[in-house]
Amino acid sequence: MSGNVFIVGLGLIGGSLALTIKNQHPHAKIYGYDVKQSEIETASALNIIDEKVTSFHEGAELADLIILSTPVLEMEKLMKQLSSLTLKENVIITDTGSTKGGIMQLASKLLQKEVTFIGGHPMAGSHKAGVESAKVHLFENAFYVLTPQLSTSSEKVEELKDWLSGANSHFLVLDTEEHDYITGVVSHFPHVIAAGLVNLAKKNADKNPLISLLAAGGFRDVTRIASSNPNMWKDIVKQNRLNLLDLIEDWMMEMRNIQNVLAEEDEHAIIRFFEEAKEFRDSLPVHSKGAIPSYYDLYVDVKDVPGAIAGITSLLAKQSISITNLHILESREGLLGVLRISFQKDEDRSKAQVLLNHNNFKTYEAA
Ligand SMILES: NC(=O)c1ccc[n+]([C@@H]2O[C@H](COP(=O)([O-])OP(=O)(O)OC[C@H]3O[C@@H](n4cnc5c(N)ncnc54)[C@H](O)[C@@H]3O)[C@@H](O)[C@H]2O)c1
Ligand SMILES: O=C(O)C(=O)C[C@]1(C(=O)O)C=C[C@@H](O)C=C1
Repeated sequence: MSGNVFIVGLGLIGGSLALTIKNQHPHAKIYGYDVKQSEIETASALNIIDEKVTSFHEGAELADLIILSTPVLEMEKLMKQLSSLTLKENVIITDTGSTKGGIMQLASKLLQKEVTFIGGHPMAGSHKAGVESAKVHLFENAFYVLTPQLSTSSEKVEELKDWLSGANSHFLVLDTEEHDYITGVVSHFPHVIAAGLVNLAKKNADKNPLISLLAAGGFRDVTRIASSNPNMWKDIVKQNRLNLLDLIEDWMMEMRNIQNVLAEEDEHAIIRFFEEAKEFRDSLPVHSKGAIPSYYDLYVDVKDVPGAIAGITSLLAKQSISITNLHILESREGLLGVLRISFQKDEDRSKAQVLLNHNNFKTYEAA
């Protein structure tokens, strides 16, 4: 397909969609805008967008396809602005927001009848933010939910699917409320629990620093998503607040139940609690990709001594193992620090792990 695609919000998701669209439709022209000039410059330097625009208005008025990919409450402000602009007659507007209720309500109230708005939600992502983390394969094999309005023609839905076909996702049309309920259960509430678990560990770690040191595989597996962008999640939980309040009630009942059986030392009930969870978890369909993070992180314990990090990077460089990012997660005097090294490929991470273990570094993988 050819035409002008305007991406608003050049972060992880907007950047990844820009890459998939360009890959599939090389004749399309990708315009990009972000409130942060640095993200526009990075997107342009990485050839993720073809053209920068200086305002939301400028990009919106020349676009055949507009993709809103900012945090969800920002999108609602943008929708209000869209209603006062002169848009192209056949433009399709979509979004990538993790919640659909608010934006679909605005779409039906604000937009003129000629303008097509189809809600969208690619159900894959990462705890990483920003355009430099964008990946062309991020959405591969993942579900991509669409929430068209009742008045939207099936031709327009097909046209949007064509634009997004390079994502190689499975499209699923859902009703808005159903979408917000389901994602509340399987995505939004788990993020609340992950953050709660980490906050609980932090309170205990203030009393005993060994807690951070010993936080092992299980803790890291269930809390990776607690490293997600707080601003984005503030918007999501505010938007899906009613579903989340119900889920918190259910969760408290679940915890009350395990509290009672533990207090009573009821072995059968304790086994049942774990068995039920294991059975359902083991029965979940396995996604070959998409649900798996497209980033390969390795965590390495490092001593708080000068040159420790340089020692690690030069070991990797000598073996020509490329890294994409380095982040010091914790460094306290007298204690081990944790270095997170990100790799483009799982294979590189595995090679690095073998090499570092061989050189007496303690390493662990994230989920
Ligand atoms: N991260 C995920 O795993 C994931 C997955 C699917 C959907 N989503 C949804 O996609 C959207 C984008 O998420 P992301 O992970 O790419 O976030 P991100 O933080 O990586 O990127 C968001 C970008 O939007 C920009 N922005 C904020 N307000 C703006 C405005 N008013 N105008 C223009 N730009 C603005 C920010 O500067 C930032 O660069 C969110 O609505 C999120 O709920 C996220
Ligand atoms: O993999 C992650 O880090 C994610 O949190 C991705 C995730 C999810 O909860 O699965 C997060 C929010 C999106 O709306 C869709 C996907």
